[in-house]
Formats: sequence, structure tokens, C-alpha cells
Amino acid sequence: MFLRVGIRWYTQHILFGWLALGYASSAHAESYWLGRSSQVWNPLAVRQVCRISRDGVSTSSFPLTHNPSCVRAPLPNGTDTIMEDFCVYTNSFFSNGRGISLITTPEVFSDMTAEVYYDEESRVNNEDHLYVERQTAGRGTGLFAQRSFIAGETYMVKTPVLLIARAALEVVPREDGTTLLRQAVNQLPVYTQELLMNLAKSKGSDEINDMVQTNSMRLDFAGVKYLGVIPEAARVNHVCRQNSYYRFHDFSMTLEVFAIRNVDEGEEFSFSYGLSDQPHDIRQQAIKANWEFTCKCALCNAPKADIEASDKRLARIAELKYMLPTEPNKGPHLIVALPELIDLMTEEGLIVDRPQYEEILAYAWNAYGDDQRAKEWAGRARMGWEIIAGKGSWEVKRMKNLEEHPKQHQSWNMWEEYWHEDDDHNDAGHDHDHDHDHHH
Ligand SMILES: C[S@@+](CC[C@H](N)C(=O)[O-])C[C@H]1O[C@@H](n2cnc3c(N)ncnc32)[C@H](O)[C@@H]1O
Repeated sequence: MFLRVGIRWYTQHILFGWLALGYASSAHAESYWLGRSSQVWNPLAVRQVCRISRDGVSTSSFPLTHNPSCVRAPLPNGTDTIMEDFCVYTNSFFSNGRGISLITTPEVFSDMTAEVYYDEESRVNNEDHLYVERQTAGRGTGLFAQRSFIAGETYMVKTPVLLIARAALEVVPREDGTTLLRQAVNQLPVYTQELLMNLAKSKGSDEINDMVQTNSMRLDFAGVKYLGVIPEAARVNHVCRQNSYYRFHDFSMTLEVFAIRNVDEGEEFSFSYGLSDQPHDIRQQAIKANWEFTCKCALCNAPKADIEASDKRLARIAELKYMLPTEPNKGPHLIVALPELIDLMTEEGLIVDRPQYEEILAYAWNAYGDDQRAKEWAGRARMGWEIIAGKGSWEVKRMKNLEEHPKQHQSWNMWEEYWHEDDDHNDAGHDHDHDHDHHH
């Protein structure tokens, strides 16, 4: 489908915890413990092979400081159920002594390599001059800028100290899940344990589950979905129009947090915990239901008329997204719908999702045979991607390529054949005054 050509839909949402810890109820799931953890001596000298890798081929050279402890739980697999092991893997020296515990399957763990472990330098950062934790009025601790930042600038690079496969949370009964979590935390250095256990709680459930639920972020790591706890990033409070976003780098196993618009010295950093594109009342209710606080961000506290105007824009944004064509022969409608969508997103401050639509619009103009407009929109998408995906990202390379060589792109003049086939397709998108010598 044309719309999807070369586009990775940017779906990594910032969601702390967010209903994620739905442990299987013990009514339909039985599990049992496979092993007990004990200290492993001198893990750095002996690159340990994962002892319980089961396929006989893959091994892990990610050193461990503790023997893995595992629980076996039934995992639905189509109409069948297979038994799957979930284990705690700890290296308490990881990332300059900060430590890391993973809860995942032996297969996934055995794909982890020594490179992840030994690429130390990029992770050791003193970031004291970039941000500071401070008490806020009514929002607990928050994270504040120690200097000004421009859009796209990174202010934090940290490794997670807990990484929990979301599948584990779905299938392991709560009691065993809690035991795995407790073990994962207890095997970390005392300093890191304190960092974790001093984080905010919000659920009123047992301490360790509450800590993970309130503070974990959704991450994709090596194609597997995880919840990660990064104690420094967990201090970032919610607003509905955030100034920060994050990327997770598989290879260095680091979370990179950056500004998505200019931030002044002393300003509080913020994420949106989700639902930014929902109308005011729904956002408020969902946030209250999931994190037990009433959002009083600038948008939620704005005068009634402004909230109504925002809700109206959000409704139109949803409508436009829903109506976007996916058939190549309906492509010209993109040229009409996307500028309105992009303008509304800009007005609404929904910056994170915007570059993908600018990119589609660039392809649309290219398909229409207008290389000038294709270049212009590719340039705008590139600038957006530089912030959201990073300057070295392949999204940026892809847009540079389109900017430089629009006529060599597969989308070039793609719609011509449809217009030849059916003149009805010819009437959309004529809001410009260029000559289109390719048409007829
Ligand atoms: C991930 S933590 C953020 C850091 C937290 N404030 C702390 O003290 O560590 C999430 C918790 O912070 C608080 N919080 C975050 N954003 C808030 C907001 N906009 N208004 C009120 N409380 C907020 C809530 O208690 C929420 O459960």
C-alpha cells in the first residue's frame, strides 16, 4: 500500500506503568519454581553461558552475578498452551556498578551478547549540570532543566535497572510475579535498590508492584516488549502537551531522553503518560483511573473556551486520521487532508506524531509529480524526525534522500497511471498553480 511505503509508524508511546501489571489470576494459571538464585563468583572473569538456554544453539555471553531463578507458567499459543520459563537475570556490575535485572525468557536472554555488556563508555554520564530533581507543589518530585535546551537536545542517557518482559506479567500469577520482582530488586546493588524503592507509589498495592506500576516505561528491546524502570526518568511528571520524549537504544541498552521543543532553564521536564489525543474529560478520567491524580496541566486548567477549542481540534484530528485513504488511487485526497491535519497538530502541540504525516504528504506530492512540494515537505519531515527519531536516524536519511532525489524515489509520478485510467481521479489536490507536464 502506498501510504505505508517505507514508513515506520512511530508508535512508541510514553506510558508509565499503564495497566501493565495485570498479572494472570491464579485461578487459570499454575506455575512452579525451577531454580533458586545464588551468587556467582567473579562473573567478569568467566563469560558465563546461559545455563538454561534450551535450544542447544543460542548462548548468552552476558555475564551474570547471580544464578537465574525461574518460574514456569502456561503461555497461550494459538489454541494450545505451552509452558514457558520466565527467569530473573541479574548483573549487579552492569553500567558502572548501577546493576540491571531482567525478567524474561531464556530464549530472549540468550540472544543478549557481550557487546551490550562491554560497551561501557556511552553509558557513564554525569548529568548533574543538565537536570535536577525538585519537590513540586502537588506533583511530588519533578525533574527540572538546569540550563536551556533546544528542540531535539538530549538531556539524559541512562540504562534501565529493571527490564521486565510484558509477557511475563501477562502469564505469571501475581504471587510468583511478585517473588520474581522482589528477587530482581534484591539482587541489585544496595544503592540501586534504594533508588528504586524511593520512587513514587500511587496504587496502594504492595510496595514492589506499586513501584513498578507507577514508574515503568514501555520499551521495545530486540523486538520484545518490556516495561523498564529508569529511576531518573521516572521523576518526569505528566502534562498533556509534553516537552520531552524518549528513545530506547537496543545495542547500548540505554534510554535517551530529549527535549521535543525548546525548554527554558528552570522549566520542568514533562512527558505525556498517554491519551494526549483524547478530549479533555476522557483524558482526565483515564489519568485519574490509572495514576490516581487529577491532571492540572496548562491545557487541563485552561479557560473553558480554550478547552472546548482544543477538544474541537482533537475531534477533527481524529476524523481526518480516520478518513485518510490507504488506496493508492485515492492518494490525491491526501494532498487535501494532510495540510489540515498537520496544521491542527501544530496548533494543538502534538509534535511527536507530526513528522510521519509530513512524510506521507511529501510522498503524496511526489506521486503527484510535484518535486518542489515533495522536497519542501520532505524537508519539514526531516526536521521533525531530527527531533523525534534523532539526527542519525534512518527516518532522517530517508527524508534527505527524498529531498535530494525526488524523481528517483519509487513514489515519483506514481499516480499518473490512475489519472490516465480514470479522469475522475484528476480533480483532487488542485490547490496549486504549477504546471504538470507529466499529466497529459
Ligand atoms: C512516574 S512518577 C513521576 C514522578 C513523581 N512525581 C515522583 O515524585 O517521583 C508518577 C507519579 O507522579 C505523580 N504525578 C505525575 N504527574 C502528575 C501531575 N501532572 N499532577 C499530579 N501528580 C502527578 C503521580 O503521583 C504519579 O503517580
